Amino acid sequence: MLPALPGAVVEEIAAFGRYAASRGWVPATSGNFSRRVDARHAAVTRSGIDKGAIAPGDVAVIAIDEPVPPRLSAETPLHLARYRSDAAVGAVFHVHTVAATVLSRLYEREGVVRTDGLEMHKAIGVRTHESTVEIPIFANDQDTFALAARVEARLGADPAVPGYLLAGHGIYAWGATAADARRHLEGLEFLLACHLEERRLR
Ligand SMILES: CSC[C@@H](O)[C@@H](O)C(=O)COP(=O)(O)O
Ligand SMILES: [Zn+2]
Repeated sequence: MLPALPGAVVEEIAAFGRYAASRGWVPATSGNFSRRVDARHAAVTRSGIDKGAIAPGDVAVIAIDEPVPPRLSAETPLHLARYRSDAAVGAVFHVHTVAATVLSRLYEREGVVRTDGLEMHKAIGVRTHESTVEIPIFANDQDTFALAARVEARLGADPAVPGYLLAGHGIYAWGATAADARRHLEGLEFLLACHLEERRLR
């Protein structure tokens, strides 16, 4: 039996969706969001809905270890894989930003986007601006089960950065809570926006 979907979880997901839409991060129904409900279950957005106007019926509870039911986000395997790999992950947010989409194409061959010397590194858990951050990039794949396996194999047990890019696609970020996942996503997006702007000015 699946647990009931807590109203507070729907509201956290819907609130993040409204915020992401206000920043232009979820155009044309893109993006998907999830929140851990308990050790074995997560709430995930349904496929194809407007992520800026999420209603209670647009979110469903599913078992982390069982097959993905129909009509859920096409990228549900990427979310569930994060919950399976790390019991401390409580929320996973995916959005389509311009900086993530452009830089992931420019650096796909290197497999990372590097930023260095930025105070914003501290938003993703790095102690000082005197550091280099490597944001992983994975080739995009419509087979999101195979993609999830590749992502988790490379991230390993303790990823240095709480997020990754899918080439030509967008960005994933996670955290222990919805607030942590949002902070990590905002921090990573800021780093990418700075990198893109610096490249433009060069
Ligand atoms: C609308 S194009 C984007 C989608 O193909 C996908 O990448 C996405 O982010 C949303 O998929 P969804 O199945 O609605 O969760
Ligand atoms: Zn996507």
